[in-house]
Amino acid sequence: MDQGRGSDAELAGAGDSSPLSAAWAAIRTGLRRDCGARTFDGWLKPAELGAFDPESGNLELVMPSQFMADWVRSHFGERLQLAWRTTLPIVREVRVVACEGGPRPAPLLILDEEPLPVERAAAAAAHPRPAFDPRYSFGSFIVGKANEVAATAAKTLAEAPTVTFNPLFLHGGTGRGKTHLLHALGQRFLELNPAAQVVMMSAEKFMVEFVRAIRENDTIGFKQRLRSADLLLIDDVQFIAGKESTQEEFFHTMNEIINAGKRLVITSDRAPQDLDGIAPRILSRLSWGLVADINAADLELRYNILLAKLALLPGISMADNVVDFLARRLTNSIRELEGALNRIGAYALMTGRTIDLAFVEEVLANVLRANQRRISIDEIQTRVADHYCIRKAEMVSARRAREVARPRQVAMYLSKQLTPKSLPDIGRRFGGRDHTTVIHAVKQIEKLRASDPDIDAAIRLLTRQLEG
Ligand SMILES: Nc1ncnc2c1ncn2[C@@H]1O[C@H](COP(=O)(O)OP(=O)(O)OP(=O)(O)O)[C@@H](O)[C@H]1O
Repeated sequence: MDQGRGSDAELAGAGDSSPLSAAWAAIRTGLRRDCGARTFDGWLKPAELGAFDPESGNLELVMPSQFMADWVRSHFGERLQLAWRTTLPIVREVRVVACEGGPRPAPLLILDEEPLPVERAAAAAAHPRPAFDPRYSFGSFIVGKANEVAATAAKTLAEAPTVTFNPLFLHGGTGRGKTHLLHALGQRFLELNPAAQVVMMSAEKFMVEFVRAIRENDTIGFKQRLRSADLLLIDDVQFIAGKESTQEEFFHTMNEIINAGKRLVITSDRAPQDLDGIAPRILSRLSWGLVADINAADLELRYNILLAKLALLPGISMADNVVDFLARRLTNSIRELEGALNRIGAYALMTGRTIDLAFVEEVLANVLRANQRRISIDEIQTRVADHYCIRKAEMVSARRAREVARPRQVAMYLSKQLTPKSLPDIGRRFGGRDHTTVIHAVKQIEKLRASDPDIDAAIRLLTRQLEG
């Protein structure tokens, strides 16, 4: 939304009655109670609400000086983050900044862990718990056909007393829930094994720490830290493609963890066979375990995820037709779905408007354009012909026998529903028929859908398949 920045700024500075201000007031009261009046008055009281970006959910808290910003960030960062997320879930990341205009500090809390500063490397040896995101649990992970193998495997690896497959390799395109499952698995494992050592790091961090360990002559410390883990979680392994010495170390780490009966989980944005630049011995080690993919969510899963996420946004309600509209139109990734919901929620809260289709189309104009359906008439003809076991050529033939005429009408109907093509265009694509034939087909199928459950079910199925 192009006017977004302008209105976002307004939203951020919204008056005392805005949900942001109300949440901030509640959070401040809680902080004062928990931290004591002295600490609160000295450090936290001067913090002011800054810009809020509804799209990303990033909120700035502004301190009067860089020094105070650094102090508040390091002492209260996580607490502030958690307080905001639980009080107003549309806020996803809190950044403490100084109003002096100095260089922007780093984000307050990076959930997938940043390389540790050198002086904290020693502390890392003592196994700090990974910064798991409490929202990423098995309970909040909605299971559907696209992810059921991955979800079941993750749960099994977290809960089973002994491991039957190892490593677990989860792969899938961006925003499909790999990191969510990784966090859920880690948290569940720790719940069941509170004394266990769990290490989670991105493959990038693995490399950074490994290189630093070499530079600082501390490779033994590095190895010990990883290899003493009872559960090692490595995110985004594709990052080490082409990085040979890192892969060498990674291979040894894998082996030791697996041979010691400890658990290893690896995620990647692609399947092992597509991981160019990863050593064959690593790939073959992966295939000893369980490789589970997370496919693109189908309509039903998108719908269920929306309902679940909606339930987590207090004060936001959405009619069924709006949820259905979003599930049908936002097909790229769950992250996109979630972003859209947060954006709608934020704008609805700020403007007090009802969330209906017009509102959603306005707020998500750009996202919806980017997701525009690209179903072609050709695809529809292929699917329908397959479904009714007739030759695709019958779609354009002149034959009027019922066994080909009805499927042809179904295909015309779906072309009208699922593509932006005009009636004359559709007619032309069905063997040069007139637009009145298309109108007749559409009416006929509409009538049949109301009276014949088989036709209705077939159309629903075909629509689902075509929409992915
Ligand atoms: N099945 C699901 N149920 C509930 N939430 C989901 C599901 N799948 C994905 N999500 C949500 O979608 C968002 C993106 O998921 P996640 O970060 O785990 O994706 P990813 O596959 O790790 O992506 P990337 O490869 O880009 O890191 C998260 O907020 C996550 O909670």
